Formats: sequence, C-alpha cells, structure tokens
Amino acid sequence: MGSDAESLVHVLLVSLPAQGHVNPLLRLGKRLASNGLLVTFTTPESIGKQMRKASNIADEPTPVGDGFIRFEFFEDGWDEDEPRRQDFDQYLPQLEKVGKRNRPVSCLINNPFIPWVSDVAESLGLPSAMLWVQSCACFAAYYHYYHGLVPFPSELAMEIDVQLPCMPLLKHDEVPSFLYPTTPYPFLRRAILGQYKNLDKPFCILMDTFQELELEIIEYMSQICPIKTVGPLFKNPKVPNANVRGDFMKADDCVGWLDSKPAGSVVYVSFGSVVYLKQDQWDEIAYGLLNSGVNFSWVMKPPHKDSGYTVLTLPEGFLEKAGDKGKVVQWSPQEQVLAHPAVAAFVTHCGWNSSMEALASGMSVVAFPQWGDQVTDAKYLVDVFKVGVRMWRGEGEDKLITRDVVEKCLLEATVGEKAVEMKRNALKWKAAAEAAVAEGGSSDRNIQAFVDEVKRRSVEVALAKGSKSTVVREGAGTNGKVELVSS
Ligand SMILES: O=c1ccn([C@@H]2O[C@H](COP(=O)(O)OP(=O)(O)O)[C@@H](O)[C@H]2O)c(=O)[nH]1
Ligand SMILES: O=C(O[C@@H]1O[C@H](CO)[C@@H](O)[C@H](O)[C@H]1O)c1ccc(O)c(O)c1
Repeated sequence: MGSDAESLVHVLLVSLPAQGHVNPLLRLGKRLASNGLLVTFTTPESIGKQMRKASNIADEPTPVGDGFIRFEFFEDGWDEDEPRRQDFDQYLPQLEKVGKRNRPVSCLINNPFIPWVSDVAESLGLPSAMLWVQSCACFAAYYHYYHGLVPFPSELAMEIDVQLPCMPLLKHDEVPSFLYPTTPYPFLRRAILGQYKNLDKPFCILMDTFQELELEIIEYMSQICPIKTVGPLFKNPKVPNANVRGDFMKADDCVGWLDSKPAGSVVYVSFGSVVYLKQDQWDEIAYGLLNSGVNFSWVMKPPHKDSGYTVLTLPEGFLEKAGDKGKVVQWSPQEQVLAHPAVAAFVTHCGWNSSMEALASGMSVVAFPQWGDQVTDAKYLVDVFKVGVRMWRGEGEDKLITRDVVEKCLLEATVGEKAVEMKRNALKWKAAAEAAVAEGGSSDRNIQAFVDEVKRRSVEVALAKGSKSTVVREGAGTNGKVELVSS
C-alpha cells in the first residue's frame, strides 16, 4: 500500500452482498475517503468476483479526494455454486460465522441485515457505525414495531391504519410490508429487525436521506437514536461516481440511444436488482408501453440462477412493434439514465436507492412498489414528496395491473397539468438534494462531523489499547493521522 494511504485513519465497511446495499455503502465509502480516510470496502468474494468483472476494481487502493478506497473480499466458506446463498435464514448466519474476524481498523461500518458487525467491533474495543440504506420513515416504522410502541396490523386486526409520530397516517398496506402478519417474507422481517437488537452498539446511525427531505421524522428519531443524515450519497460533488463503482453486472449502453431522443420524451422502466415480476404482469406492462406511444428504455435483468424464477419473455413481435421507440437492456447505467435530458419519468419499484436517485435527479415517477420498504417509499413519493403517480399499492393488493392502467399512468406522468406539477416538485427536490451535499449543506456537515468523530475515537482507541495490540504511528492526534495495527 502507498505510504500516503498507510498514514490515514482506516475504516472498514462491511456490506451485505446485494446491489441495493453495496451501492449506498460504497458511495458512503467514497465520501469518507474524499474527506481524508483510508476506506476498505468488504463483502463476500462470491459477489466480489462479479464486481471485479463488471466494475474494473483495482487491486491497489484508489485515490479518492484526500483519501483512498480499496476492496478486500472475503470467502463466505461456501462453494461457488452454493444455492443456499438465496436463503437468508441460512446465509446470514453463515456470513456471521465467517465474518467475525479481527481486522486492524479504527471504525467498522455495516449496512442492515448484518448486525453482527457491531458485535465484532465491540469485541475488539472499536467504534462502529451503521449505514441505514432506507428512508428515515421506514427506520421509524421498524423501530416502533420492534419496541411495540404503536399498534400495527396483526392477525386480529389486519387492516388498521398506523399512526407514527411525525409521519402521515399510513394505511395498513403502506407500512413496510415485511411487517404484515401475512407477509410471504417473514425471514426478511427477522433479518431487518435483527439490526434493532443491536441498535445501542453503533455510536452513529448514518442515513442515506437528507434533513430537508424528511425533516420532522428525522428530528423526532434523532432524539431517540444518534442519527446523522448523509444523503443522497450517490450525489457526490467531490468525486464523480464513475471513478469507483460496485455494479454486479456490466451496464448495457443505452445512453447513445437516449442521445438520439428529444428532451423529455422517454420513460425509463426498472424494478431494481431483486424484484422479479410474473410473466402476465410483464406482458401487461409491455402492452401498456406500446399503447401509450411513449419512447421507453426498459431494464429486463436475468433472474439469479438459484432464485427459482423462470426467465421472462416479451410478447411476440414486441420489439418489432416498438422499433426505435424502445430500448430493452439487461442492466442500465441508472444514474446516467436518470440524469439524461431525454428522460421524462421513471417507472420504479421504489427501492430506496432508486427513490433517492429519482428525487435527486429531478425525476417524476410512476410508483410500482412490490414489497418491504418499497410500499412506504411509494406512499411518500406520491403523497408526501408529490413527484409521482401510483400504479400499484404493492403486495397487499392482489391484482394484475392491466395494460390500460399502465398506459394511463404513463401518460399522467408525462403529459398534462399533473405531469408539469410533478416535474416542478421533482426539480425542487433535486435542488434541495444538491444543496444538502454541497459544501456546508446538511449532509456535508454531517459527513465532516462523522469523519472528525472517527478520527477522535481512533486516538482514544489507540491510547486505550496501548502498544500490545496496536501501534500508534507518529503524529497521533494531529490531523487524525493515526493507524491501529495489530501486533
Ligand atoms: O439497471 C439497473 C437497475 C438498478 N441499478 C442500481 O441498482 C440499485 C438498486 O437499488 P434499489 O434500492 O433501488 O433496489 P433493490 O435492487 O435493492 O431492490 C440502484 O442504485 C440503481 O441505480 C442500476 O444501476 N441499473
Ligand atoms: O437488497 C435487497 O433489498 C433491497 O434493499 C434496499 C435497501 O434496503 C431496499 O430499498 C429495496 O427495496 C430492497 O429491494 C434484498 C432483499 C432480499 C434479498 O433476498 C436480497 O438478496 C436482497
């Protein structure tokens, strides 16, 4: 490692191997590095392999602003083709077993679903932080559910509305759906609530949202938990995102095609990295797109080989009928697409990363949430942030969305008074997001305060550990230039 990197305070970021978790944690890593830390990003080798292939990851630490970022993947102890990685009830304990290893660092940061990282930090006498990768509203909902603070839908009362402090009234199907008594994903409820058992351990809960977006609930929850909002992390005025990326799949080129389209004429359709629709729903979307007459760019990712999903197909003759009006890709460079002037609106599953990327790009949305936080995000995008129309309510609503509804929503989001109003609101959020991450903005100040705190704690840790297990390099306490090295 270069001597410059060696002299910096070192933080270790441990990520769940999922695209929607790697992206925000890696973005945080770049932000911390640009503020002068050495950041090691780690996740299992099974995904590391894919990331190396898709994202040109260097072996050496990459300079980012005043600091460096490097990747270090770890073996999860299973064979390459192990299908049990798709089953969180089996995979999360396995990750915990192999992941609890000593590492010479000053702070450990994890994302949700792998709360044992803060146990590792505690056992090493190190500070830890958690990056919450969903909205503060969802954080609050899980918190109140976990502590039994307000009534949620239950087997006895399935359809009750939920009133959380400083939040709009949520209908029964607008609370994160893993909390429904009937959710088909109880293992994801267990996984996400696991973080709340350990919530007293991280000294800071970083959140990929920003103060101005969720003001009241952030202020409220900040009285209970040590929250620092640092989003939107994908907007990094100091370091361009193209520099270091963590995509699992190489993006297809659709930007050239977008360049050929008039401003505001394209609808971008993507359901993120995990959600997979049923074939009949896919067909309705396809016909809705054709019938609406809009230009569209549609992401049709292949299913994971162990997911049990069958490969989706397009209706016969679809591509011929669409002609140059449509571009179907397996994976898109989403940030670039959302920033492209040709794109008018985004049909999204409302994962939090996609929601933040849309808001911070000034994009109107057609909300098509499926499960988990997505149903709550859809509620906020449509009713609170007022940037979207709702195409479906999510897993609580058991019905096929017909091509007519798809067409109606697409047109509502792209033409007419409502579309203009939504775009106006979206541009307002874009400006607010940019201000939050700009020098002196709310998120920028929080990042700097966090970096300062990590540096301060690294000195404390070094002093507490003495010389037996750590070495404090020359200059300790000045400019935070301290590194702990296991002896
Ligand atoms: O074709 C695609 C689809 C998604 N994404 C990125 O993958 C992440 C998906 O995260 P999100 O929370 O929206 O959904 P998840 O995949 O976790 O359900 C976001 O950062 C997107 O920008 C992308 O780069 N290309
Ligand atoms: O990544 C998974 O879920 C996604 O996480 C995002 C951040 O928490 C969230 O905003 C989005 O809505 C989710 O889709 C994920 C879920 C389940 C699973 O088995 C995974 O392998 C990943």
